[in-house]
Amino acid sequence: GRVRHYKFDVEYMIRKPDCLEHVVMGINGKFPGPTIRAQVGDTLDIALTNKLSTEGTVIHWHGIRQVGTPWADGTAAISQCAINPGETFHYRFKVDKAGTYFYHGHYGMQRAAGLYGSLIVDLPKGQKEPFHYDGQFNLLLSDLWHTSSHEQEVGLSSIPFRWIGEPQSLLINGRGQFNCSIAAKFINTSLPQCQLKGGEECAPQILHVEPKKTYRIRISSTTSLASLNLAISNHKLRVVEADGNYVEPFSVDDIDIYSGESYSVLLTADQDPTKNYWLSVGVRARKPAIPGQVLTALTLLNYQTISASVFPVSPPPVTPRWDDFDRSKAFTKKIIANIRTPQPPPPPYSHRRIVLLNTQNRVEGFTKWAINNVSLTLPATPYLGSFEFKLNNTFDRKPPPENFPSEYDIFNPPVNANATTGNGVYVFQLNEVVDVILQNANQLTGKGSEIHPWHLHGHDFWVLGYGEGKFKAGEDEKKFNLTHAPLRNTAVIFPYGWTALRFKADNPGVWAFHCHIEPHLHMGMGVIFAEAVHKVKNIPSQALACGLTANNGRHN
Ligand SMILES: O=C1O[C@H]([C@@H](O)CO)C(O)=C1O
Repeated sequence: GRVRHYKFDVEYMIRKPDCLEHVVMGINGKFPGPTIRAQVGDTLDIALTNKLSTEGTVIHWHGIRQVGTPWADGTAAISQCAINPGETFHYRFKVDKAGTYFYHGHYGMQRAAGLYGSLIVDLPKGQKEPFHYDGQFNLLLSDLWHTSSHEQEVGLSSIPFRWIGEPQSLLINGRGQFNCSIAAKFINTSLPQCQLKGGEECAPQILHVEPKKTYRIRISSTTSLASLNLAISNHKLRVVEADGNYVEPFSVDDIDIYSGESYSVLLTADQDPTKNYWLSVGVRARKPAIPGQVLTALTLLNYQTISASVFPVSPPPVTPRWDDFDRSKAFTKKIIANIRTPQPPPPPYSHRRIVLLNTQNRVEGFTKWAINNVSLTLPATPYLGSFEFKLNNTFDRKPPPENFPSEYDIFNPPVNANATTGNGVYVFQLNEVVDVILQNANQLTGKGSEIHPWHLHGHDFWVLGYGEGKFKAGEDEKKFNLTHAPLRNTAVIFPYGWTALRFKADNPGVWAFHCHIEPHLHMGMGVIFAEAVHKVKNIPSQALACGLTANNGRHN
């Protein structure tokens, strides 16, 4: 593979992503950041310069496993020190698997501020995908608030707690139209942002297709909060890839996509070529801020035989009901490993099981999320450096609980909502096979249970199964899918349900495992896995230039 060099300057910029002016984070003057395109086996060398004037930054390469380079994972306080204003940090790592990925900020709530972009890894020349296509598109989906990420962050860590609410706009490749994305308004309105000519910075990017040809549409979601559904009028979508892994192809009218996930779907332009069609992205899984009004982003599928300005005759696809979770589960359960490409099945057994109860809690009056009653707070010294230099006082060396009390009632608000904060880590031996059972529960007050997409750094995991209610040890594992379990890096837990994952601790490093909803992570919804860290070699000193590791761990 070759080495690809990039220079990334991270800065705040004034832009109009949804046709209204906002401050967003950008890279090299671009929002979203530039798309990185590489081939399997390449080494990416990204010199990231922090051009922010008052805060640190890091970038996480979402879905890249960072085999042998855990210090390049881009997680502040975990794999490295946040990069200070004016400083340049070199991320150097190998991309070893073809697929649709993305990158994003992983410090504070910088992803919510717009620090993200696409990362696409192609097969080496001469190698073929297990499916055919004539062209491709890339859609990076995100959500946007009209309050700044700083304002959101302060609200979340205030008493009384101030929730961020639902987004104001959805963006496709950083473009949306505030308040006119609801189909009826899009068609019949006088709002200027709904009357686009096409050259505006917020104008949707149109997908131009030739009749009869097949296109690969890469779709990834870096939303802060929203669970999304994507559909194109009259056209079937054939799902072929999920999180950089080939899946057994299946055709659907629409796909669900949770924050942290990526898919490739094939679309064949086999419909009436004298018409154009809507591509619609709508919010699911959370109650709309305005009852009955589904927040939507739209663009067009244009048959190049006609002008892109020809208005579609049929209305945009209707996003499935937000709380039709049976439908969501039916889609998610269709995703299984591709049978024709060699993908390792999960090891038939695990050495260890960790059950993680997800609850909304209170810590000293603050509203938090906790895992087995511990809400994650990150230490000042990055974990990787603490292990490297055997520092014992930088974080709590007592590992967090591996289960929760059996009498815990997941169907009701917690009897005692008080949790604690913590920064302990789950420690794994090299090649230990670990099962994680993610257990959902009722929210803090009232009746309800939310969706959480969990993302693992440093690995893909096998999704062994999804179930309803409380996981029943000794019984539910009999239903695990050990033959066609899909490999993924993000998996959702459904309301009041559990999700079972298996992974092999074969990548020495310190890895975050967390809810990919940005405010939830900020509120403590994550855990830290440390794997055979003594095997990690050659950590650049630049990664550890802060806290008690600032002087190569020699401090007095
Ligand atoms: O963490 C959250 O807080 C709010 C709500 O539960 C309290 O305002 C919400 O919808 C979340 O997902």
